[in-house]
Amino acid sequence: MEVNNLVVLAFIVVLCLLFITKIVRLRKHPNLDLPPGNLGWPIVGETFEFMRACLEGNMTKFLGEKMDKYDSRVFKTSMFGDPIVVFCGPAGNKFLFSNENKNVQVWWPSSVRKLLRLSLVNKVGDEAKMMRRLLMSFLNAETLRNFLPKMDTIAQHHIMTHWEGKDEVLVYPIVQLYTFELACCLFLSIEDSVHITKLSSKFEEFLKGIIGFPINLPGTRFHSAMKAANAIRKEIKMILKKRKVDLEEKRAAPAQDLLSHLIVTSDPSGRFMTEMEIIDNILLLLFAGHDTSRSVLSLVMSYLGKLPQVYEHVLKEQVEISEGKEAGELLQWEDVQKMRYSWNVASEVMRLSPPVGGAYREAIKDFTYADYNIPKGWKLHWNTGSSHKDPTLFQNPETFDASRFEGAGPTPYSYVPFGGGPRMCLGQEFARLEILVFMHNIVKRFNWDLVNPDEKFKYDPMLEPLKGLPIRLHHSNF
Ligand code: HEM
Repeated sequence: MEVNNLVVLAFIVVLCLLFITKIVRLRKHPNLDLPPGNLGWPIVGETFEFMRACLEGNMTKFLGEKMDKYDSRVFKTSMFGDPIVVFCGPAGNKFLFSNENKNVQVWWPSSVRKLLRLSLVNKVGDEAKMMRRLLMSFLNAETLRNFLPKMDTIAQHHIMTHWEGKDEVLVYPIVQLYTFELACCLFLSIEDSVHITKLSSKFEEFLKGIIGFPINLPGTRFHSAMKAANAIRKEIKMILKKRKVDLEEKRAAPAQDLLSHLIVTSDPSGRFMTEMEIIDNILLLLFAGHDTSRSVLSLVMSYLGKLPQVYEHVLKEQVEISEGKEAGELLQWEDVQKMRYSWNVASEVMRLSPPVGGAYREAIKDFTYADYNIPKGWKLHWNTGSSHKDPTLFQNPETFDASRFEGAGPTPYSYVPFGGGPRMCLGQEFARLEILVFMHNIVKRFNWDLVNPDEKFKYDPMLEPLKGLPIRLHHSNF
């Protein structure tokens, strides 16, 4: 047997032992009334069933079948080597979101934690609060509004370069160039397209290994992701070193981008992030900040291609905004506030097809939920799939209806594409702006039809079109 195979075997044996110890420890408490469910096979548990649902892009079906089978809105399963309790519906979301630092804390699978080492995803309690506050002081609406004209310039340049003059385009890889360029520019002031393309291909490798078994052996997705993450870190470190000098010599401005902002800003106790914390947080934001949005933009293009009346309504709103401006004038904050219908459309897209399936917490003490005992140390999962299409929360849940978001909108905790509570997505405003700026620019120039109208989307780890979403472009009459 080759050395590599022996190492894999040893690794699997160790994982098996760890899992069995965990289960034995749990079964030592026969009096515990655990939620119903099945822990499945050692290590793999129900991972494959879960992964199949991801590939079908249908988490609602997976969750619905389990809820029906156990007649419960909370059930246990096991994935990637850990027993997990799945909380469903608004009550489950509310419980997990409002119990952060009381009964639960944020938790990510080991692959995510290992790849994003010193970043926010590995911080809990007060440390997380401080770090979130620092990152939020750049990602809030007041700061981001200054970057709107820049976002508009990038969107226009992107469309001129990659869409104009084409009869057919593959949406998914192309919108990634836009969201990644935007993130590179606003976070690191990287504008050179060759540099961006090189970084972007490393990110693709990073992304493919972020959710899965963290086996760091040559040939595994995780190994390639670790290598890619280290290469990206090296790159950010070089930029950071140079930036520090430029800031000292006043060749760079403290407010020019996220990097400068993090170098010059301390938390209220006067503590600055270390260089490694800055690097890992920028890695996190580059990842979180472009991949989710490219998924949403691809979905928006898909829904608008299928729903001409919705497209016409979005176009009308965007044309009215342009008509109120001088020729060539870039988008300003006030313009984006007028894009209400377009944002309702994007919101309805995220209700029907949430780009992120959900996230995780860990029980930090024993507690009860819905009369079941949840033991300390167990992993907990909230999800978008169990509430977004619940007919008791959304009438005719399969029907596209942007008006659901008018007025007060959905009931609390039923619509959760960005999560909730103290660990809610930090980039919601950034995402809103980049999505609306793109919608503004694309509908004014083109309408389109889908080459494969029935093309499916799968979770890998974000929702992505199976064939990249080819579309045929037609110049819009505007
Ligand atoms: C439409 C696009 C996006 C969606 C659907 C989305 C969704 C999510 C979700 C579901 C979570 C987990 C929240 C929880 O566990 O309660 C999350 C966390 C996070 N997101 Fe987003 N996100 C998007 C865009 C962005 C952008 C643009 C950025 C950064 C610029 C970003 C940065 C983050 C960060 C840093 C976290 C971790 C927060 C923490 O652990 O405290 N996201 N996002």
